[in-house]
Amino acid sequence: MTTATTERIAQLPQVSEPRNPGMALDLDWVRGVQANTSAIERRAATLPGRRSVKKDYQAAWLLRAISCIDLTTLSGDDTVQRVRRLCAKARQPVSPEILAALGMEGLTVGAVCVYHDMVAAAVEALEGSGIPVAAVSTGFPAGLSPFHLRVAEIGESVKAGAQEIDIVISRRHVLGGDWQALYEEMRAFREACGPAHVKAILATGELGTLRNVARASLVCMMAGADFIKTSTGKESVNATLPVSLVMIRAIRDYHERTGIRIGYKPAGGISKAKDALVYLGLIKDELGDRWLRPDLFRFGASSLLGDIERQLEHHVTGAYSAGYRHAMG
Ligand SMILES: O=C[C@H](O)COP(=O)(O)O
Repeated sequence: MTTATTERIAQLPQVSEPRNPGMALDLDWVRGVQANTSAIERRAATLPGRRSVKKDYQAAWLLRAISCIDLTTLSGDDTVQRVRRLCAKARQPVSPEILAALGMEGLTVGAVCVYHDMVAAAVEALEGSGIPVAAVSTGFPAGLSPFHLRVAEIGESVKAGAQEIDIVISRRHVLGGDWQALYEEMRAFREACGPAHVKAILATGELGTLRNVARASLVCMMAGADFIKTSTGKESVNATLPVSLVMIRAIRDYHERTGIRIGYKPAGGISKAKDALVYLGLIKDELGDRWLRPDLFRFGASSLLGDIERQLEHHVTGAYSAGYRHAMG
């Protein structure tokens, strides 16, 4: 790959973005939000076939995708050893030989995402790397534990060193149209996070309609979410393109009205390099290049990295390696 291509697409200088301070709940704005489901589904259906980048450009965009991965393990059988292996992978997501052949060095993923009990192990394993640990929180994945415990859980994870907190909202507030309750819940979660950035997981597969997804996105942003995230990965339907269009457009509206940029994290079921490219194309089209950086875009994924690695290896060597060689991530 030419170094110029890598530098332009895959290697990015740091830029800093002000945090979302939130705003008062504007119910007129929330209730005025609509979502034309058939138009959204039609547009989403055109996306996978539309944009296709090739060769060096594809490899550079895949490197960019890696820098935006929240490398995730959220299993009941997680162990400290597994988390350490994941963190080693987070530090060096692609083999040094492949990376050198692509004209790049120092690539890491965006964050490592774990349950609270694994935060300390991840923080220790990532020390000195600059890679943040994200903790799923607030009774993840259902969010049905007592409210004070959900708030306290956030504090515990921040104390243990998590720099990002992925909270789950109460779906019943959305399903009942209780926007005030959703706003207050999100506000409290944001406050409990302190300096840690907060991602609001909407669990869109459980919200019933795209209009609910749009309204819930807006309310969470008004209440101070730094990111909005589709799913826990545990719903029966997780990240989809229609849901992404709705959430991304809510982010665009919020930016147009407030000047504040909110991040986006599709999560759950994204496991193929070609899907990652579709998401990056969608973000580029709807929000622009500024959003294609890890401070404003993440993939929540446990197995996407393995497929991207295989594609990069193929790009460099002309051959595919077996999937088991990329078992982690
Ligand atoms: O937030 C991340 C998701 O839980 C990961 O889901 P996945 O295992 O389907 O990639």
